[in-house]
Amino acid sequence: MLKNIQGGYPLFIRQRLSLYRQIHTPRLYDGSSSRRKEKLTGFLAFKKIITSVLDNEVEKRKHTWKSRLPDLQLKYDPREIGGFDTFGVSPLVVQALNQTFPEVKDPTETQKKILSVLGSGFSVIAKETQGSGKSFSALLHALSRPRALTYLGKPATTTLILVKTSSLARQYELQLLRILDRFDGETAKVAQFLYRCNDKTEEKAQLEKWKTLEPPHIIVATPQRLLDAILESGSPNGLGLSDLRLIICDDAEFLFVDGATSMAKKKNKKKKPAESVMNYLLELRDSERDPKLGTPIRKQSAQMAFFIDTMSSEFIQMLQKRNWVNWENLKMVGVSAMSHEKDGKELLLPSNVKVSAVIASESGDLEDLTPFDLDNSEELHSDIGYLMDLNYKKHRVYLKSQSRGDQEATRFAKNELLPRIMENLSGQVLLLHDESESSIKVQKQIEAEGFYSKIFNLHDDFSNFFHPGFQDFSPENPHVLISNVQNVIGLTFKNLQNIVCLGVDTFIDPRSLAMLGGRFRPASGLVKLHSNNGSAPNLVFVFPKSDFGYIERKAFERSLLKIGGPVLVPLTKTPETGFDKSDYKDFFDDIEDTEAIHEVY
Ligand SMILES: Nc1ncnc2c1ncn2[C@@H]1O[C@H](COP(=O)(O)OP(=O)(O)OP(=O)(O)O)[C@@H](O)[C@H]1O
Repeated sequence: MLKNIQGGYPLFIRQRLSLYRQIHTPRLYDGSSSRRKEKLTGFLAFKKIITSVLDNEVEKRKHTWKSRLPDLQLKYDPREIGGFDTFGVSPLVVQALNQTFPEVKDPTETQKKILSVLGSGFSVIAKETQGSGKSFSALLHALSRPRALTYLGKPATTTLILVKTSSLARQYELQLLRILDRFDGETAKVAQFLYRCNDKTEEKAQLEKWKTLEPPHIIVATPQRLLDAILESGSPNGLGLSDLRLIICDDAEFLFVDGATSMAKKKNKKKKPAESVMNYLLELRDSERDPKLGTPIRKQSAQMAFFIDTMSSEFIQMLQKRNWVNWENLKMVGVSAMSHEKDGKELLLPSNVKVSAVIASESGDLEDLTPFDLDNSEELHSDIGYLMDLNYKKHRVYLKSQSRGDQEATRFAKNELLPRIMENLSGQVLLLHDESESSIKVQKQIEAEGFYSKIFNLHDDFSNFFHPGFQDFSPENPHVLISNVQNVIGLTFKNLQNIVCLGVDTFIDPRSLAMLGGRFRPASGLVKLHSNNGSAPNLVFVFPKSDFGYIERKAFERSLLKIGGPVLVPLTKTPETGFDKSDYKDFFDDIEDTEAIHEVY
């Protein structure tokens, strides 16, 4: 029966699966209907069976893929001491780099490893800490590669860099253009960019450039925008991507794997755009024919680079099922960290980040959230928690659709909450709201309270917005940078010391939470490993009391646990009132402790 898992689920699992689909999250937790409880307990039993089956599969596969990795001889030795050119970056690129990024002198250990593998012609899966210089190594390597040529000897696009958000594509653009500024000639021949812009004419201009000029050496794109452009181009190879020599997938797990668990993924059959891009590129490569003879042209497969932050089993499974990587040619970077990591463990929050959570009541009281017992590792594997992970996002969307989640600007307009939070933080602040809120509304609110602010946009470079110890605020030197949380995940802000997240939906899942914690950088933009120099940065969440029920609290607790269990640091020094810890515990225990569950187990 277990073997049958590949070819389709056995009947009892299919029946359970359909039962699971009938469960509607928001109603799941009201605890009022015994029938719903029955469904829930049935599902939990099913979940235990299916998880053990999947775990077995994953365990088996983990052994096979690791043992399949060959021992490859590298052309460059990552242990060498030396500048970027020691690891295959072209002297011309190093020269331009010295002029444009004088602070970037020597490669980091991560960069040495990535550059050595890519420079030796191998594919790479690199799992390294945030801020270790992965993206920058991608840029430098891509610039240093020789141009790819088509079958007929014409210049072709050599490298595709796929990124998860427009703001990240724009960050690549700003960095590349700065380096290219030192080269003669048209920069568009070297690099072009495809991402969603607020201004449609800018999007059109991006495409126009592509159509009218020869193919760029490097293309940086978000997957959906690239797919749209391919469709718009009107012919299969309209964008000339059939000769790519290198495909770099930055934050590959965001690109290919849902934040949700494998079960939710199975339910949601829709392909992620990045997956469609990869399938398209493979087909394109294999389908090209000699224009005269009509015979297929045999092409070398492109080198692949996946930059990831967790080695989840889903990611490995996904890669194994697809035909994208030549496993004989693949090298792992950061693997040692993986070997002792529990399978599927989320990205960890940097240890020096102080996390605070403040509850804001309608009457204007600010209280510190009651700390969780985060040494309770059993919680991570609790069944009800597992269900929470599956359904939490849906639950929030449902609440928003019922307009029970008021918009945060409206909530925080009351009682001057923000000034009172800000007075606990010294220096500038990155103020984040969720997607349903508008930055303009938040800005109006905080400017009315006397703060100078700027709204994040794709056009400007905000990497140097923050300055250490800065107090003398003015319209030119604003106190606050306002943004939608999705825009800034993945970006580098030098000298960032404070992030304030408004509202429950600014934490989406553990991975985004850990990535937010990874935005704090010193002046170099790189994370200094094992260094606690300077004051600890603050990551502050502000939750309106009326929108922070037991389910939200549980989701936050689980997210914190998954990112390493940071202890909540009090901000207001006023303890939370009206929270009954044992009622909270009973609420979830009640669901889990039903007889039906014990019967099945
Ligand atoms: N070798 C270096 N020396 C000094 N600064 C560097 C070096 N490499 C990169 N930087 C700077 O550090 C910043 C972060 O680098 P990069 O974006 O490559 O890191 P990352 O590991 O990809 O980060 P993230 O995890 O946020 O994606 C960049 O803005 C760059 O200016």
